[in-house]
Amino acid sequence: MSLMPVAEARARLLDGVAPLGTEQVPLAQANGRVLAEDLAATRTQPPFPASAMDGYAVRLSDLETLPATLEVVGEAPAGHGFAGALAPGQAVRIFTGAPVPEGADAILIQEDARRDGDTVTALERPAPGQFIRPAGLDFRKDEALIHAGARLDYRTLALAAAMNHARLPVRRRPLVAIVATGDELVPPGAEPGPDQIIASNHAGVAALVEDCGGTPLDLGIAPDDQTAIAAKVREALQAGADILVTLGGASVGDHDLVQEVLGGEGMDLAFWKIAMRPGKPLMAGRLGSMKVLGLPGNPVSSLVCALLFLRPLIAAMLGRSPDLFEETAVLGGPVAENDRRQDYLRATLSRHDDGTLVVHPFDRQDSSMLALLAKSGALIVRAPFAPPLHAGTPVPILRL
Ligand SMILES: Nc1nc2c(c(=O)[nH]1)N[C@H]1C(S)=C(S)[C@@H](COP(=O)(O)OP(=O)(O)OC[C@H]3O[C@@H](n4cnc5c(N)ncnc54)[C@H](O)[C@@H]3O)O[C@H]1N2
Ligand code: MOO
Repeated sequence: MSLMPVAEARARLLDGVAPLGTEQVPLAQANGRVLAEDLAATRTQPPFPASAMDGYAVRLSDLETLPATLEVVGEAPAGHGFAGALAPGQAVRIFTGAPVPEGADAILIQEDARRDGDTVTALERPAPGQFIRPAGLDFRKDEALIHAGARLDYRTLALAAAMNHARLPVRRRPLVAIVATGDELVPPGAEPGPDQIIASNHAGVAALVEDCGGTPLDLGIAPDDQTAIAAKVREALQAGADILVTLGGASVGDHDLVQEVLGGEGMDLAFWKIAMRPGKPLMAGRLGSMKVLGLPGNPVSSLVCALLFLRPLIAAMLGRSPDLFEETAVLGGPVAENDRRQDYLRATLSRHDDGTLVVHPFDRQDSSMLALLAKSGALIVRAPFAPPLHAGTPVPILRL
């Protein structure tokens, strides 16, 4: 049976996905949100030529010969400019952030001055414009400084505040309903029966959804029963989920019912089974306006598929680039020839003494081994039918 290439599956999943709507949030709630529109400055910063140092605003023509003594005619602390212009022979005591009075063309820092009552003596001559921040040094009114699609963080939020935006237009967070399926599963903290295990995929996928800027909606565990699974699907629809993620039951076994149930609920299947390891039984489709992603049950398959498919899907809904950021590292050990599935090998990531990134694949790659995933720093990407490679060869990686 032919399997769909990973890139084609991703393109099908993302086909027709448009960014979600916009909402306005206060600055204090905007951390991690995605900007929906380019943001322009409402003002110029600094709005006036400002002193960058504590000292004296001076006219350089008064400082041709040193030492030069000037009359101190006033004070300009930050927030209170000196009213008036500086005449020849005059100086204004000035502090960092204060408007530089007209007529002044440099700031004499106080370390280079000797104050004596109403006069100050300059011991050094500053360069023209020294320690004066021109108006608009940081940015000018109407300049677009943060662009649509930016994930807001401490830097851009500080900038938005300086631009005098108290509320920001951000994309609505995609709501991602998550349903696990399987009689063998009990939630973390519960007492599993003798043939049961703990459902782990939920916790991982929900965390990834949050990291990507989505809101996870935990719909719990459905037993391997069509009616129970269908009820969860309807719950997701009723909640207005943008994405439904199912965990497990995606393969070919008698108890792998997810696709059948979703088909019965009216899902258009985009694909099922792809040339990827881990993650072969990945399934995707659309149920009304809700995207459906059926992740395989094996824990590592679930999380690697979430990384490679769910993350780009959420990114597209947020108006961000869905592209994965591949880097290059050199192999720390050999890898075998690959078969027809694109392989994502769990590996540790370190650096040689000379700074070269080194990626060291684990020998065993079973898709049930979560502990190895947690230990990994990267996934090595192996194209279908890639030849065997020896240590020292550069390979594409995805950082975890
Ligand atoms: N005859 C075949 N058997 C299998 C094939 C195949 O092509 N032919 N594919 C294998 C591959 S590859 C994968 S991956 C798995 C995926 O199957 P399912 O998506 O149907 O997953 P389940 O059978 O439900 O579970 C697989 C495995 O993972 C455990 N699991 C399930 N859900 C969770 C969860 N939420 N948290 C933790 N662990 C979970 C489950 O207990 C099983 O051990 O199918 C292969 N079989
Ligand atoms: O695709 Mo499965 O994820 O190989 O174990």
